[in-house]
Amino acid sequence: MTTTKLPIHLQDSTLYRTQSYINGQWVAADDASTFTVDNPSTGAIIAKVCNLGAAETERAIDAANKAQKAWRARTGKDRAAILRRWFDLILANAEDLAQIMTLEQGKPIAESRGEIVYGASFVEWFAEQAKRVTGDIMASPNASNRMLVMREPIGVCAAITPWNFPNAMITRKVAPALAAGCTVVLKPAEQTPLSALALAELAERAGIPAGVMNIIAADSERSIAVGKVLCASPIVKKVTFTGSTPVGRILLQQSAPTVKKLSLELGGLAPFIVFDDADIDAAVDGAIVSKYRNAGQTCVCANRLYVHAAVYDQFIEKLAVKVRSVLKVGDGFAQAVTQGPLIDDAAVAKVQEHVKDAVDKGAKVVMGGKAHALGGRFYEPTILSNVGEDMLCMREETFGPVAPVVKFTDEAHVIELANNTEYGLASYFYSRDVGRIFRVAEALEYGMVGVNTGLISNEVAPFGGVKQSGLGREGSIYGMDDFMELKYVCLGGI
Ligand SMILES: O=CCCCC(=O)O
Repeated sequence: MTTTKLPIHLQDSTLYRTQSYINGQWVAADDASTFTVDNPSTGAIIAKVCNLGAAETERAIDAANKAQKAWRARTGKDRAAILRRWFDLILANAEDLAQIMTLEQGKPIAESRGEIVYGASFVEWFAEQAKRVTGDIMASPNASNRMLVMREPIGVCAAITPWNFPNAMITRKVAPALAAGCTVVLKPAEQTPLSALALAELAERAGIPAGVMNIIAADSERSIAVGKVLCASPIVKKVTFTGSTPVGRILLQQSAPTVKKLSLELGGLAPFIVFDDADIDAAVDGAIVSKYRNAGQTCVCANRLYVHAAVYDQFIEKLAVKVRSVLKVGDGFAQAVTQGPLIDDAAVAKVQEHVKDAVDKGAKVVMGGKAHALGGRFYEPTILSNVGEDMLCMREETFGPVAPVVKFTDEAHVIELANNTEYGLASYFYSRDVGRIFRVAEALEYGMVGVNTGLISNEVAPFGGVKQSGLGREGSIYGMDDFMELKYVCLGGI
């Protein structure tokens, strides 16, 4: 361990890891270099983390490859028991994991506690699913043949995870991979490596064997080199990534020469539609959960709010009242804070650019619209009215606490507007008309549709997008499919 005095009090300070984890060993970078991780609330440096690169990544792949044979040979029941121990340890250390998350990511401590439970739910779910891998016997068209289909682990997997959910996006990828019998090399986001390394410490304690789960932490520059090695390696059979659509496209390109399987959870531009027959109070509550969760830094956050003209003024008024009463901006550790800082200065600049562009094009600031008086990376919860389709906030993910509200009058037209994007991750609408509910849910070109709810994620749900929002599904009974191959066996001469 390279830690000295920790910036927070943990019940178990050994969870505060700054070295990477390869083949069951905690390791520094070959050149002994480190990178700094800061607290987005204060800008203070909270850790110097070992900065690994291409050579260390090759060794991690090699370790994962060597561990693969024995891990896949174990029974699903055996793997399930180990994953279950990991789940129990995550919950037993939930408070420390939440503290580490708020420190490096900035989200309010209540949200971090929620994410630890959410992240653990994937480990529990896939521990259960590990025992339920099945195959098929097909009716053969040839009387003397018998046809079997088996499911087998795909092999060594690379997982590249984002900073906005530093725990749950790891467990949603690693748990199904391990359950399926795959081994993993994980590269967490450079902004939030501490949550990943703490999870690895618990995985080691749970008895996950050396080489089965490896973690490479790296700064932004070396992360590019690490990503290239993972994509180029012929040993790595699959890459699973959550992040932006542009980076997803690069990973697809880099993986083409070795024809890898990819799961991509990419960007979104979620429409949130409120029809005139909706329960407006419920829609306001749903909008707050969907829009301001994690300060708007979530791929499934409502990005564009479309509200029917008949309820537009009422909705905006109620939304503003509620936002004022429930959202308190501040340091994630401070009492009653419900909105933390944005992750970095670039995130603040993007939000400012989107708001300025909207205002320049005629949007009206109902509330917020500027940096918070606390300064730093804090931004005021913002509502914009009089918004038009030509504004940046309607075309690109803002990834911040900005709710642009557009007026509409016609169902078919609002569906057309909602679908008029390359993205297709999450969408939401509020209505009490059962005919409309089916019509609109079927018409929306999205992988996920929330009807009369702003929160759709859990371990049972197939999470994923269509169009340029990604490939594959995570969580759910389908979540292990992406980590397995089908093998067809034909028995002749029967
Ligand atoms: O940015 C994407 C994170 C997904 C959060 C969720 O699972 O709801």
